Amino acid sequence: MTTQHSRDYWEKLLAGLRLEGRHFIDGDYRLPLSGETFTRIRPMDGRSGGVLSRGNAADIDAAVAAARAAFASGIWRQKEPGEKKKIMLRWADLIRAHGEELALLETIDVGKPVMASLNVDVRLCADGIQYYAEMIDKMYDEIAPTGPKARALVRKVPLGVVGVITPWNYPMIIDAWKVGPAIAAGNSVVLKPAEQSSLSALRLAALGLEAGLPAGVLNVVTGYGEETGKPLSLHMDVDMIAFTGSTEVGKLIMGYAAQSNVKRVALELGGKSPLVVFEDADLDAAASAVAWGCFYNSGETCHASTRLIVQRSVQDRLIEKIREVTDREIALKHPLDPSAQIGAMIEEAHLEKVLGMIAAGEREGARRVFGAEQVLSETGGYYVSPGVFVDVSNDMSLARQEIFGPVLAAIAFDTEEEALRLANDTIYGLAGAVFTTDMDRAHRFSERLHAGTVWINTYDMSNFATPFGGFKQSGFGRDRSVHAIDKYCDYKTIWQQFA
Ligand SMILES: NC(=O)c1ccc[n+]([C@@H]2O[C@H](COP(=O)([O-])OP(=O)(O)OC[C@H]3O[C@@H](n4cnc5c(N)ncnc54)[C@H](O)[C@@H]3O)[C@@H](O)[C@H]2O)c1
Repeated sequence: MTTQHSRDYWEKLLAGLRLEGRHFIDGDYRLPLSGETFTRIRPMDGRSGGVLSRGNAADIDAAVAAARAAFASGIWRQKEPGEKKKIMLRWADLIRAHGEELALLETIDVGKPVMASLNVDVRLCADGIQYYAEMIDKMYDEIAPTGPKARALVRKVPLGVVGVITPWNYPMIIDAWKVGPAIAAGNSVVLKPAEQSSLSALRLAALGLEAGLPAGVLNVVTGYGEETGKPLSLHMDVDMIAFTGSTEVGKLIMGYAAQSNVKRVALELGGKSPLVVFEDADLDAAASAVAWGCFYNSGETCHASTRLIVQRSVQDRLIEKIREVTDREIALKHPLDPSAQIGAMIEEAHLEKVLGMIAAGEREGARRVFGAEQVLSETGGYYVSPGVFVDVSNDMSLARQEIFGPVLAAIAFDTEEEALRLANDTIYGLAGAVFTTDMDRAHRFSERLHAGTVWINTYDMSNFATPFGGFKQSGFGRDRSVHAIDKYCDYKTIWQQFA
């Protein structure tokens, strides 16, 4: 159980925090070769959240060279598996030991409640590194079936240099989902965090070095997508890009890979996930799942349950219950307040975008039941209250576009076929859920829902054993689980003929 510190405690910790803004390359902090920096504005109050290096192609070249040298030397990939495992386990322990500091860094950048950063983001980051550490000495090569005159060894080998590009909504967790398996498989990594959320990535890399990761195995270059992510994706000496972010940028990255060296890509992209509620469902359970599924992290979640597809006969009752759960449980407060359940939106431009999408939805005829309004805080910062719209049809922008804010669009249906058609009528396929007490229908429906994860009578359950990723334009390749490590490996066949 984590200690519930007061806001005053977190304010003091924040005041004493030294924010590192240099790149982390070859085991050391490096000033940007570009000579340029940028200031991160903290979403919690609109004040400076640190000065960071504004990387460019030269910084990426330096990081890729360091990663390649570390890989070529074999200093990491050829280490005894038990030794590698110990180092990564130590890394996970260091992340836990520095939990409060890391939580604060995540909150400075993202504006999420510091208690959520600590209890969810830091915990899952450390658990992710540990999960892949524990796989290291449990991976075997294979012998393929052949005739008696030969033997074919099928080896799983690391790719070399992996570029990892991550978004700002769950920075530490997503870094661990990618960097963990990539490094456990023996690769070197160049991590390019989102320009909004670089602080935790820089600290994670330094803790990795402290745990014993050799210099050059994990490098971090900060900066904007066009100036750092693009040259990383186009780099001729990078073997793979593991990307999480928007579908729009994911498509660009596929193009860069094709234009350059046909590097492998894995893409975890956007979502517009349906949560379907039939009239026989437990409406209290459904209301809680909808509210938390859609509003957690201020709706800045790729698999947020943003489309409520609800049987018309129970729509009004369910919406009322969602309002009650939201009022009772989902407290929007300053992120350093330990009782906050949701905090600030990532930045002013995103706040404006979300408010613009809400206004467009109203112009198209959606009716606001409650919330979805800017909340002005005396400390400044960018806040939007959780809100619900009804009278939404599935062709309206509120139902089609990823808003990435705490905005629920409710769409009514009459028959099971109609519910299924509405649920699947989206370019995305990341997640979905069905609420019903008819288990035949639950299984029939979940089989036909076209999404990488489907929940029955719950939302957002997960653990490391379960693969996470999407169908359709939500991407391909899976994070988490033992399968994730495969995408950071190649197969190499070695034949031997016997006399
Ligand atoms: N499927 C998942 O697992 C998952 C998880 C979290 C977030 N997401 C998605 O991420 C998006 C929100 O994050 P975001 O706003 O940071 O996404 P984004 O696509 O704008 O940026 C993601 C990363 O790509 C970089 N980037 C931007 N332009 C680039 C370019 N031209 N070349 C290379 N890199 C470039 C950014 O700097 C950032 O590091 C949402 O669409 C959300 O659904 C998906």
